[in-house]
Amino acid sequence: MAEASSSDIAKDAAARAAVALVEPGMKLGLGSGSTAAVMVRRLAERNDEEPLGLICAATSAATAELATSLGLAVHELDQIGWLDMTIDGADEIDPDLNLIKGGGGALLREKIVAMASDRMVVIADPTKVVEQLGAFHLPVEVIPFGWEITRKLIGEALVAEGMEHRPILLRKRDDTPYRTDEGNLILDLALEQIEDPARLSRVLNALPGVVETGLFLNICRLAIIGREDGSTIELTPEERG
Ligand SMILES: O=C(CO)[C@H](O)[C@H](O)COP(=O)(O)O
Repeated sequence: MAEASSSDIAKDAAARAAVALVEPGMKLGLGSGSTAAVMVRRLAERNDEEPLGLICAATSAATAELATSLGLAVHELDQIGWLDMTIDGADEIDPDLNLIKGGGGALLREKIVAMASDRMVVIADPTKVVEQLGAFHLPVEVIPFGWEITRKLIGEALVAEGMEHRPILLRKRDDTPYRTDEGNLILDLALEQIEDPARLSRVLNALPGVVETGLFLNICRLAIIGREDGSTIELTPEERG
């Protein structure tokens, strides 16, 4: 069997620590991406040992399939209503626990599920922790109708904001446009740095073809960062002082 990489160890440590926060009977949001998938596996293991009576909502079709295959009860979000906690990964985490998400293309459902939760807990390896958001390309979900016009409008809005950017790329998978679970497209914005995430979020969300951005601002209250030695550290926005 292949040896676990340091990144695998870190993801697993964060996932285990988050699963330890889960209480019996919880209504739980399950994130998407490789770190969230590790968490779903660890959660299912715990549930096998000690049935927890969880009711889960998934942030993507892939997560729903994984969780269901492992014996977790997955329901539509609207059937559940409000969630106690959502555990998800992230692409970047800044000191205020503002996030860039959507590297896996599930940002819209991820944001809806996170905002329908009392608490969003993010799990990640140390490479995701940054001083300022923006090195990771910012995913923006847009509707397919007129997407090239939407891309042009986004470019113009960025210029009007004085933001340098490289060409805005339509996300592709196997050479064809990537479609989200909602059938939308994703534009990836290479911005290098985002000085004012709240302003950028407002500007982008004001454009008609934009469905949602990967900026998750003031949503996450706890980030669990796994380390290569299997330990974890917990970050909260308050620590910033
Ligand atoms: O936002 C996401 C998917 O839309 C993921 O949570 C994010 O991309 C992190 O993924 P990974 O854990 O594989 O690095």
